[in-house]
Amino acid sequence: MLQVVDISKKTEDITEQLFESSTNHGFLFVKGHGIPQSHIENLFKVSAEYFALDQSVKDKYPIENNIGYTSFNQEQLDARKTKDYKEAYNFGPINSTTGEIPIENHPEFFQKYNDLITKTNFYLFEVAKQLFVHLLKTLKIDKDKIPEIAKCLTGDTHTILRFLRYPQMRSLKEAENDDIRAGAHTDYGLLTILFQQEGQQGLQLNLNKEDDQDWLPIAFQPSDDISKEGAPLVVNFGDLLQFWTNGTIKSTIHRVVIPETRLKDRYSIVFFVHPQDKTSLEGWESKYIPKDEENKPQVNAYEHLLMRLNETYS
Ligand SMILES: O=C(O)CCC(=O)C(=O)O
Ligand SMILES: [Fe+2]
Repeated sequence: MLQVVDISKKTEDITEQLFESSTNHGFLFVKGHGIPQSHIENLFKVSAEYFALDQSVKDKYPIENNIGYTSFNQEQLDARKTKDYKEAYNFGPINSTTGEIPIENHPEFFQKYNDLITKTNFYLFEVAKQLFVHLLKTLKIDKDKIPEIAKCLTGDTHTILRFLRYPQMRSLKEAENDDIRAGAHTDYGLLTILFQQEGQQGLQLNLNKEDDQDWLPIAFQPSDDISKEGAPLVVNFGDLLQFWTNGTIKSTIHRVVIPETRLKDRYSIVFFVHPQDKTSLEGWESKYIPKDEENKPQVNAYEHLLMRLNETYS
Protein backbone atom coordinates (compact mmCIF):
# COMPACT_ATOMS: atom_id res chain seq x y z
CA MET A 1 0.00 0.00 0.00
CA LEU A 2 1.32 3.46 -0.88
CA GLN A 3 1.77 6.16 1.75
CA VAL A 4 -0.80 8.97 1.87
CA VAL A 5 1.19 12.09 2.75
CA ASP A 6 -0.38 15.36 3.90
CA ILE A 7 1.80 18.12 2.40
CA SER A 8 -0.01 20.84 4.36
CA LYS A 9 1.75 19.57 7.49
CA LYS A 10 5.21 20.61 8.72
CA THR A 11 8.10 18.68 7.18
CA GLU A 12 9.02 17.15 10.59
CA ASP A 13 5.61 15.49 10.70
CA ILE A 14 5.90 13.80 7.30
CA THR A 15 9.65 13.13 7.06
CA GLU A 16 9.42 9.43 7.74
CA GLN A 17 6.60 8.88 5.28
CA LEU A 18 8.37 10.90 2.60
CA PHE A 19 11.66 9.11 3.08
CA GLU A 20 9.96 5.72 2.98
CA SER A 21 7.89 6.43 -0.10
CA SER A 22 10.59 8.18 -2.12
CA THR A 23 13.32 5.63 -1.47
CA ASN A 24 11.14 2.53 -1.67
CA HIS A 25 8.12 2.82 -3.99
CA GLY A 26 9.01 6.09 -5.71
CA PHE A 27 5.21 6.63 -5.63
CA LEU A 28 2.88 8.14 -3.03
CA PHE A 29 -0.53 9.75 -2.61
CA VAL A 30 -0.55 13.45 -1.74
CA LYS A 31 -3.34 15.06 0.25
CA GLY A 32 -3.54 18.56 1.71
CA HIS A 33 -3.25 19.82 -1.89
CA GLY A 34 -6.32 22.04 -1.53
CA ILE A 35 -7.70 21.41 -5.03
CA PRO A 36 -11.52 21.37 -4.87
CA GLN A 37 -13.39 18.33 -6.15
CA SER A 38 -15.48 20.58 -8.42
CA HIS A 39 -12.30 21.84 -10.11
CA ILE A 40 -11.13 18.28 -10.82
CA GLU A 41 -14.56 17.29 -12.15
CA ASN A 42 -14.61 20.29 -14.50
CA LEU A 43 -11.19 19.38 -15.78
CA PHE A 44 -12.23 15.81 -16.61
CA LYS A 45 -15.36 17.14 -18.29
CA VAL A 46 -13.31 19.41 -20.56
CA SER A 47 -10.91 16.57 -21.34
CA ALA A 48 -13.79 14.24 -22.33
CA GLU A 49 -15.37 16.95 -24.50
CA TYR A 50 -12.06 17.60 -26.24
CA PHE A 51 -11.39 13.96 -27.04
CA ALA A 52 -14.94 13.60 -28.39
CA LEU A 53 -14.18 16.19 -31.12
CA ASP A 54 -13.77 15.05 -34.69
CA GLN A 55 -10.44 13.38 -35.42
CA SER A 56 -9.74 15.97 -38.13
CA VAL A 57 -10.08 18.80 -35.57
CA LYS A 58 -7.66 17.14 -33.14
CA ASP A 59 -5.21 16.39 -35.95
CA LYS A 60 -4.83 20.12 -36.66
CA TYR A 61 -2.44 20.51 -33.70
CA PRO A 62 0.01 17.59 -34.00
CA ILE A 63 2.57 17.37 -31.22
CA GLU A 64 5.68 19.48 -31.74
CA ASN A 65 8.31 20.33 -29.11
CA ASN A 66 6.24 18.22 -26.70
CA ILE A 67 3.14 20.44 -27.10
CA GLY A 68 -0.04 19.46 -28.98
CA TYR A 69 -2.00 16.32 -29.87
CA THR A 70 -0.67 12.74 -29.98
CA SER A 71 -2.76 10.15 -31.76
CA PHE A 72 -3.19 6.40 -31.30
CA ASN A 73 -0.16 4.17 -31.73
CA GLN A 74 2.15 7.16 -32.12
CA GLU A 75 4.05 6.82 -28.84
CA GLN A 76 5.92 3.80 -27.64
CA LEU A 77 6.94 4.02 -24.00
CA ASP A 78 8.29 0.46 -23.91
CA ALA A 79 10.52 -0.40 -26.87
CA ARG A 80 9.94 -4.14 -26.30
CA LYS A 81 6.15 -3.88 -26.74
CA THR A 82 3.59 -2.58 -29.21
CA LYS A 83 2.83 1.12 -29.50
CA ASP A 84 0.56 2.69 -26.88
CA TYR A 85 -3.20 2.61 -27.48
CA LYS A 86 -3.98 6.11 -26.23
CA GLU A 87 -4.43 9.70 -27.36
CA ALA A 88 -3.22 12.80 -25.53
CA TYR A 89 -3.05 16.58 -25.58
CA ASN A 90 -0.08 18.46 -24.06
CA PHE A 91 -0.37 22.07 -22.85
CA GLY A 92 2.65 24.34 -22.52
CA PRO A 93 4.85 26.23 -22.09
CA ILE A 94 3.55 27.00 -18.60
CA ASN A 95 4.45 30.11 -16.64
CA SER A 96 5.82 28.66 -13.38
CA THR A 97 4.56 31.62 -11.30
CA THR A 98 1.06 32.19 -12.67
CA GLY A 99 0.27 28.90 -14.43
CA GLU A 100 -0.57 30.74 -17.66
CA ILE A 101 0.03 29.27 -21.12
CA PRO A 102 -0.08 31.10 -24.47
CA ILE A 103 -3.67 29.95 -25.02
CA GLU A 104 -3.80 31.46 -28.51
CA ASN A 105 -1.34 28.78 -29.68
CA HIS A 106 -3.75 26.01 -28.62
CA PRO A 107 -6.92 24.71 -30.33
CA GLU A 108 -9.98 26.91 -30.60
CA PHE A 109 -11.86 24.47 -28.36
CA PHE A 110 -9.68 25.31 -25.33
CA GLN A 111 -9.96 29.13 -25.63
CA LYS A 112 -12.96 29.34 -23.31
CA TYR A 113 -11.24 27.19 -20.70
CA ASN A 114 -8.16 29.36 -20.27
CA ASP A 115 -8.95 30.17 -16.63
CA LEU A 116 -9.49 26.53 -15.73
CA ILE A 117 -6.22 25.47 -17.37
CA THR A 118 -4.24 28.33 -15.80
CA LYS A 119 -5.66 27.59 -12.35
CA THR A 120 -4.84 23.90 -12.72
CA ASN A 121 -1.24 24.67 -13.61
CA PHE A 122 -1.00 27.10 -10.73
CA TYR A 123 -2.35 24.55 -8.23
CA LEU A 124 -0.07 21.79 -9.49
CA PHE A 125 3.06 23.96 -9.54
CA GLU A 126 2.32 24.87 -5.91
CA VAL A 127 1.99 21.17 -5.00
CA ALA A 128 5.25 20.39 -6.80
CA LYS A 129 7.15 23.22 -5.13
CA GLN A 130 5.88 22.35 -1.64
CA LEU A 131 6.65 18.68 -2.08
CA PHE A 132 10.11 19.42 -3.49
CA VAL A 133 11.05 21.56 -0.47
CA HIS A 134 9.68 18.92 1.95
CA LEU A 135 11.84 16.40 0.14
CA LEU A 136 15.00 18.52 0.27
CA LYS A 137 14.50 18.98 4.02
CA THR A 138 13.81 15.27 4.46
CA LEU A 139 17.11 14.47 2.74
CA LYS A 140 18.89 16.87 5.13
CA ILE A 141 20.23 19.05 2.35
CA ASP A 142 22.13 22.02 3.78
CA LYS A 143 19.55 24.71 4.74
CA ASP A 144 21.36 27.41 2.78
CA LYS A 145 21.37 25.31 -0.38
CA ILE A 146 17.62 24.55 -0.37
CA PRO A 147 16.46 27.92 -1.78
CA GLU A 148 19.16 27.72 -4.45
CA ILE A 149 18.10 24.20 -5.53
CA ALA A 150 14.37 25.01 -5.35
CA LYS A 151 14.97 27.87 -7.79
CA CYS A 152 15.12 25.29 -10.60
CA LEU A 153 11.30 25.19 -10.42
CA THR A 154 10.96 28.91 -11.17
CA GLY A 155 11.35 30.80 -14.47
CA ASP A 156 11.18 28.90 -17.77
CA THR A 157 10.79 25.12 -17.55
CA HIS A 158 9.50 22.39 -19.86
CA THR A 159 6.72 21.41 -17.44
CA ILE A 160 3.66 20.02 -19.29
CA LEU A 161 -0.01 19.49 -18.44
CA ARG A 162 -1.34 16.47 -20.33
CA PHE A 163 -4.86 15.15 -20.92
CA LEU A 164 -4.88 11.42 -21.67
CA ARG A 165 -7.56 9.10 -23.00
CA TYR A 166 -7.27 5.34 -23.24
CA PRO A 167 -10.42 4.19 -25.03
CA GLN A 168 -12.37 1.09 -24.25
CA MET A 169 -12.05 -1.80 -26.65
CA ARG A 170 -15.25 -2.22 -28.62
CA SER A 171 -15.24 -5.94 -27.99
CA LEU A 172 -13.50 -8.24 -25.58
CA LYS A 173 -11.66 -9.77 -28.51
CA GLU A 174 -10.34 -6.56 -29.93
CA ALA A 175 -7.23 -6.24 -27.78
CA GLU A 176 -4.37 -8.63 -28.34
CA ASN A 177 -2.75 -10.04 -25.25
CA ASP A 178 0.28 -7.83 -25.52
CA ASP A 179 -1.67 -4.63 -26.25
CA ILE A 180 -0.89 -1.93 -23.75
CA ARG A 181 -2.30 1.46 -22.85
CA ALA A 182 1.07 2.88 -21.77
CA GLY A 183 4.17 0.69 -21.99
CA ALA A 184 6.55 0.23 -19.04
CA HIS A 185 8.70 3.33 -18.51
CA THR A 186 10.13 5.76 -15.98
CA ASP A 187 9.21 9.45 -16.13
CA TYR A 188 11.75 11.84 -17.57
CA GLY A 189 11.47 14.85 -15.29
CA LEU A 190 11.62 15.83 -11.63
CA LEU A 191 8.26 14.51 -10.50
CA THR A 192 4.85 13.69 -11.96
CA ILE A 193 1.43 14.49 -10.51
CA LEU A 194 -1.61 12.54 -11.67
CA PHE A 195 -5.39 12.83 -11.38
CA GLN A 196 -7.26 9.59 -11.96
CA GLN A 197 -10.94 8.74 -11.59
CA GLU A 198 -12.62 6.12 -9.50
CA GLY A 199 -13.35 2.89 -11.38
CA GLN A 200 -10.79 3.57 -14.15
CA GLN A 201 -7.78 1.71 -12.78
CA GLY A 202 -4.91 0.29 -14.78
CA LEU A 203 -1.82 2.11 -13.52
CA GLN A 204 0.73 -0.33 -12.10
CA LEU A 205 4.24 -0.04 -10.75
CA ASN A 206 7.15 -2.42 -10.94
CA LEU A 207 8.99 -2.59 -7.63
CA ASN A 208 11.35 -5.36 -8.48
CA LYS A 209 13.44 -4.41 -11.52
CA GLU A 210 14.68 -7.98 -11.82
CA ASP A 211 11.16 -9.30 -12.34
CA ASP A 212 9.00 -7.68 -14.98
CA GLN A 213 6.04 -9.84 -13.97
CA ASP A 214 5.84 -8.25 -10.52
CA TRP A 215 3.36 -5.36 -10.79
CA LEU A 216 1.58 -3.47 -8.00
CA PRO A 217 -1.74 -1.88 -9.06
CA ILE A 218 -2.40 1.68 -7.85
CA ALA A 219 -5.94 1.78 -6.54
CA PHE A 220 -8.06 4.92 -6.46
CA GLN A 221 -7.69 6.62 -3.06
CA PRO A 222 -10.83 8.57 -2.07
CA SER A 223 -10.78 11.98 -0.36
CA ASP A 224 -11.08 12.13 3.48
CA ASP A 225 -13.46 15.04 3.12
CA ILE A 226 -14.76 15.75 -0.36
CA SER A 227 -16.19 19.12 0.72
CA LYS A 228 -12.62 20.23 1.50
CA GLU A 229 -10.61 18.84 -1.40
CA GLY A 230 -10.66 16.21 -4.15
CA ALA A 231 -9.03 12.79 -3.94
CA PRO A 232 -5.34 12.49 -3.06
CA LEU A 233 -3.09 12.99 -6.08
CA VAL A 234 -0.82 10.21 -7.29
CA VAL A 235 2.78 11.44 -7.32
CA ASN A 236 5.84 9.67 -8.63
CA PHE A 237 9.46 10.73 -8.83
CA GLY A 238 11.25 11.00 -12.17
CA ASP A 239 14.73 10.31 -13.51
CA LEU A 240 16.13 13.67 -12.42
CA LEU A 241 15.48 13.09 -8.73
CA GLN A 242 17.10 9.70 -9.09
CA PHE A 243 20.17 11.33 -10.67
CA TRP A 244 20.42 14.14 -8.10
CA THR A 245 20.22 11.64 -5.25
CA ASN A 246 22.47 9.08 -6.95
CA GLY A 247 19.77 6.44 -6.74
CA THR A 248 18.48 7.13 -3.22
CA ILE A 249 15.13 8.32 -4.58
CA LYS A 250 13.57 5.90 -7.04
CA SER A 251 12.30 6.75 -10.50
CA THR A 252 10.10 3.66 -10.59
CA ILE A 253 9.03 1.81 -13.73
CA HIS A 254 5.26 1.96 -14.28
CA ARG A 255 2.73 1.21 -17.03
CA VAL A 256 -1.01 1.37 -17.78
CA VAL A 257 -2.69 -1.92 -18.69
CA ILE A 258 -6.01 -2.70 -20.35
CA PRO A 259 -8.41 -3.82 -17.62
CA GLU A 260 -9.98 -7.25 -17.71
CA THR A 261 -13.34 -5.72 -18.48
CA ARG A 262 -12.11 -4.11 -21.66
CA LEU A 263 -15.27 -2.11 -22.20
CA LYS A 264 -14.03 0.79 -20.10
CA ASP A 265 -12.32 4.08 -20.95
CA ARG A 266 -9.61 5.56 -18.78
CA TYR A 267 -9.07 9.30 -18.65
CA SER A 268 -6.13 10.64 -16.70
CA ILE A 269 -4.64 14.11 -16.30
CA VAL A 270 -0.92 14.34 -15.73
CA PHE A 271 1.48 17.15 -14.79
CA PHE A 272 5.08 16.42 -15.75
CA VAL A 273 7.27 18.73 -13.70
CA HIS A 274 10.62 19.74 -15.21
CA PRO A 275 13.26 22.13 -13.87
CA GLN A 276 14.99 24.89 -15.81
CA ASP A 277 16.76 23.54 -18.89
CA LYS A 278 20.34 24.08 -17.78
CA THR A 279 19.96 22.36 -14.40
CA SER A 280 22.83 19.90 -13.95
CA LEU A 281 22.26 16.26 -13.00
CA GLU A 282 25.13 16.19 -10.52
CA GLY A 283 24.41 14.55 -7.17
CA TRP A 284 23.50 16.72 -4.14
CA GLU A 285 25.42 16.63 -0.89
CA SER A 286 23.68 14.82 1.94
CA LYS A 287 24.39 12.06 4.41
CA TYR A 288 21.70 10.03 2.61
CA ILE A 289 23.20 10.43 -0.84
CA PRO A 290 26.17 8.31 -1.95
CA LYS A 291 28.98 9.80 -4.05
CA ASP A 292 28.29 10.49 -7.74
CA GLU A 293 27.48 7.51 -9.92
CA GLU A 294 29.97 6.97 -12.70
CA ASN A 295 27.54 5.96 -15.43
CA LYS A 296 25.40 9.08 -15.21
CA PRO A 297 24.74 10.81 -18.56
CA GLN A 298 26.86 13.96 -18.94
CA VAL A 299 23.95 16.16 -19.98
CA ASN A 300 21.72 18.85 -18.47
CA ALA A 301 18.03 18.42 -17.58
CA TYR A 302 16.74 19.54 -21.00
CA GLU A 303 19.18 17.39 -22.95
CA HIS A 304 18.02 14.42 -20.90
CA LEU A 305 14.36 15.24 -21.70
CA LEU A 306 15.14 15.46 -25.42
CA MET A 307 16.92 12.11 -25.34
CA ARG A 308 13.94 10.43 -23.68
CA LEU A 309 11.39 12.07 -26.01
CA ASN A 310 13.37 10.96 -29.06
CA GLU A 311 13.24 7.38 -27.84
CA THR A 312 9.46 7.59 -27.24
CA TYR A 313 8.61 8.89 -30.70
CA SER A 314 11.21 7.04 -32.79
O1 LIG B 1 -2.26 7.61 -17.48
C1 LIG B 1 -1.65 7.25 -16.49
O2 LIG B 1 -2.21 6.81 -15.53
C2 LIG B 1 -0.16 7.35 -16.39
C3 LIG B 1 0.49 7.66 -17.68
C4 LIG B 1 1.98 7.74 -17.56
O3 LIG B 1 2.59 7.08 -16.77
C5 LIG B 1 2.71 8.68 -18.41
O4 LIG B 1 2.11 9.22 -19.36
O5 LIG B 1 3.90 8.92 -18.14
FE1 LIG C 1 4.64 7.81 -16.61
